[in-house]
Amino acid sequence: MITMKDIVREGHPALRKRGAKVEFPLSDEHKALAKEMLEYLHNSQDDEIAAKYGLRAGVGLAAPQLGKSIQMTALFVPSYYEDEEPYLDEVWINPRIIRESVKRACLREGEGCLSVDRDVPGMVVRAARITVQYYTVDGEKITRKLDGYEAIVVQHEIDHLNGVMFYDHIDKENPLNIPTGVNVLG
Ligand SMILES: OCN(O)CCCc1ccccc1
Ligand code: NI
Repeated sequence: MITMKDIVREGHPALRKRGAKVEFPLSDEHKALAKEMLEYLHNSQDDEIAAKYGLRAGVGLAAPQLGKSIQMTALFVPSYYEDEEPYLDEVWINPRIIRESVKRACLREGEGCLSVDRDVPGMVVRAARITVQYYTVDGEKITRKLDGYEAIVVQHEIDHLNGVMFYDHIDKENPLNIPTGVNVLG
C-alpha cells in the first residue's frame, strides 16, 4: 500500500515535469499503480487507517507525486452528505481541460499539497467551471463539466501532471487578496 514515504516532496524533479501520456491498453504496472493511488485516497480518509499508517488525508493524488512522471491522477471527493455517492471516486488518464469559464474561484482556506510539508497561505485563484476530457483506466473517453470544489481539486491535480504547484498561482505581492468577482468557496 502507498504511505507517506512513497510521496515525493518539493525539490523532486517529477513535480516540475510534464508527465508522459499513458498508452492504452494500460500495462499491468499502470493498472496496479492506478488501483494503489485510489486506495491511498480511500485509506487517507478513513480515520482509523490514516491514524494507523500516519497518512495525510487527500482528495487527489497525481502519479508525479509518487515520482512517476505520467499523466495519471486518482480523485476521491466524498459527497457532502454521508449517505450519498462520492462526487469523484476514480482514476483519470491523460486528462486535459478543454474549456474553462472566465469566472474565477478559490477556496477561502487556500490549498495544501501532500508533496508540500509546509503551510503556504494565499488565494489559489482558478477557473470556477471547467470542461475536462480524460480516459478511464479501461480506455473510455469521457468529457465532463465540473464546478465548485471538484473543479478546484481537478485543476490542482491536472496542474501536477504539468509540473505546476498550487502556490505558483498565489499572488506574491498580495497573497491573501481576493480579486473582484472571484467566487470564494468554503
Ligand atoms: O495533489 C493532491 N494533493 O496534494 C492533495 C491535496 C489536494 C487538494 C488540496 C486543496 C485543494 C485542492 C486539492
Ligand atoms: Ni497536490
